[in-house]
Amino acid sequence: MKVEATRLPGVLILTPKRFGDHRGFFSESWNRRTLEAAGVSLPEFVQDNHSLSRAVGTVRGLHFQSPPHAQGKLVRCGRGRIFDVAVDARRGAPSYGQWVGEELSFENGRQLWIPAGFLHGFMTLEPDSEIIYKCTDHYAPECDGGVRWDSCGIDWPLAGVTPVLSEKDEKAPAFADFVTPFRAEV
Ligand SMILES: Cc1cn([C@H]2C[C@H](O)[C@@H](COP(=O)(O)OP(=O)(O)O[C@H]3O[C@@H](C)C(=O)[C@@H](O)[C@H]3O)O2)c(=O)[nH]c1=O
Repeated sequence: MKVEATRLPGVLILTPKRFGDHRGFFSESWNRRTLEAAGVSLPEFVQDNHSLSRAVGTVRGLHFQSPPHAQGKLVRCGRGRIFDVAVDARRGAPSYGQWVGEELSFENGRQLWIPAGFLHGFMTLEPDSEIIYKCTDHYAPECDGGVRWDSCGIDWPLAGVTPVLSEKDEKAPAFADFVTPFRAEV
């Protein structure tokens, strides 16, 4: 298991080992013990999600759940390729409003760990891209929130492509108008 830091505190890139042979590969996509041996302890996961986006340039996000149902998410790409993004939404944090974006693909097997307190979203870079992610809290629609994908200064790939968005994401407030429910721990 390779563990890499990003420029946002607590946001990590995890790359599980793949054992390749003439059939393909085998990989433990999640193993708490292996990760702890690498020095990383993540909260307990209670829900796994799986989504498929048909068109290239589909954008889902930027999403969060408010406390008491804030979610940390461990995201990977089961098919295709995505640009996965975390935005620090913890008011008072030195990196408040800053973002990181990483390419996750079936090929590279990388995973992005996004702790609670960060917005999450992604853009698909190949047709029929699937993401699979583990969450540290259950879905709580009453705590569901979003911020406009294009309001955080994110350097999205595929400039010029009109993104495919849900109606909810079209109507999300801009980051500048968003009152975050998250605070930096002091
Ligand atoms: C997120 C979620 C949605 N749903 C339902 C609600 C709705 O009818 C349908 C589609 O929901 P959405 O449009 O919110 O799906 P989507 O836009 O894919 O939302 C997801 O986006 C990514 C970026 C995230 O980080 C996730 O946490 C989640 O917010 O699925 C659940 O039943 N459970 C869930 O956990």
